[in-house]
Parts: sequence; structure tokens; C-alpha cells
Amino acid sequence: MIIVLMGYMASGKTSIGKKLAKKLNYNFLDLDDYIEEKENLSVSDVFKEKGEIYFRKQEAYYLGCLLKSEKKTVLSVGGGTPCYSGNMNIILKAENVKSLYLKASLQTLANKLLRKRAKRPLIAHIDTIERMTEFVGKHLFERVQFYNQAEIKVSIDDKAKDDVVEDIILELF
Ligand SMILES: Nc1ncnc2c1ncn2[C@@H]1O[C@H](COP(=O)(O)OP(=O)(O)O)[C@@H](O)[C@H]1O
Ligand SMILES: O=C(O)C1=C[C@@H](OP(=O)(O)O)[C@@H](O)[C@H](O)C1
Ligand SMILES: [Mg+2]
Repeated sequence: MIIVLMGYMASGKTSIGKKLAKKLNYNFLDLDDYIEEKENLSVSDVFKEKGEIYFRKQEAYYLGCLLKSEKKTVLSVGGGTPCYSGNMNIILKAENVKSLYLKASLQTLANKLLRKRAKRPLIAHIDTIERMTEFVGKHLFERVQFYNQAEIKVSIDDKAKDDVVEDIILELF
């Protein structure tokens, strides 16, 4: 089985995915890490040097590669992955895949992203809480229709990472 973690930037896909994989004794894959390794560039540099459209193309291509894994795997994708190139339908139709949305309030996300924006090219330039809240509010409104198609939804608001992992396991099994 492949468990695909999705959700907005900084909802914890990468860090919670790692912990979940460890706890379940599953393999862990992160789509952004895989892109960085294959492209030999950081995500920020792919955006800067090749542009977002190229990034989205490669993201869809590498997602297809990783969904072929036959090992028990936790796969954390990027915040935009389900929202482009028909990726959400591909995830939903793939065999042996469980999709899971790490859901967070606008306030949680804006506060976290203000601190964790440096390596996230779409928001790196936003440096006040007011502007971050406005941007994330609009962006999330466009994206939530994709995230909401996930089979399982787990809230992360006011929870420690280990508690989110416990809640995911309760929902999965
Ligand atoms: N529940 C949580 N409580 C506190 N910090 C968290 C929680 N989930 C994630 N973080 C921290 O927030 C940051 C963004 O998390 P990350 O896993 O990179 O998110 P994503 O992959 O969804 O963008 C990281 O520094 C991570 O350690
Ligand atoms: O939301 C997005 O469009 C993006 C999210 C990032 O991943 P995280 O959600 O892990 O930050 C990364 O894929 C890229 O910066 C674009
Ligand atoms: Mg991530």
C-alpha cells in the first residue's frame, strides 16, 4: 500500500510522513526530495532557473514514477501536487493507494508559513502576517477542492506531530 499525504504548504506532509513511515515500518518518499535529487537542483532553484511550468511537468512525471512503488510506502507530495496535471485523479485511481489530507486552518498555516517561507518559492517574498493570511486564504480556497477529494482527512490544528501520527493511524487501520 502507498499512503499519499497531501495538504497545503507547511501542513506537515514531509515531517509527519517521515514519522508515520517510521512508526508503521514503511518506506518513506517525499516527492520534492525526489525532484531535487533527479533534477540536481533545489525546488527553489528549479522555480528560479526553469520556471513553475517546468516544475509542474516534472512533478507530474515523478509522481507517476513514485506511484509505481510496490513497497509499503508513505509518499508525501508537494502542496500543489494534487492541483495540477490531473494528478488528483491519478492518485485516486491508482491501485493500492490511500489518500490523506492533512487539514489546517488558515490561521495555523499563515503563522507557520511566515516562519517557514524561505524554501517555499511561492511565498518566500511575503513578510507580514496580514499579507500571508490574504495570500494563503485565496490560494487555499482554490486548492481545497482538490484536497477534499482525499479519502481520509486529519486535522493538524494545535496538535503535536506525534499526535497527528496517532490520529492518522486510527483513521487508516
Ligand atoms: N504538528 C506540528 N506541530 C509543530 N510543528 C510542525 C507540525 N507539523 C509540522 N511542523 C513543522 O512545520 C514545518 C513545515 O512542515 P513540513 O513537514 O515541511 O510541511 P510540508 O511538507 O507539508 O510543507 C517543519 O518545520 C515542521 O517541523
Ligand atoms: O504548494 C506548492 O505549490 C508547493 C509546495 C512545496 O511543497 P511543500 O508543500 O512540502 O512545502 C513545493 O512542492 C513547491 O514549493 C510548490
Ligand atoms: Mg514537504
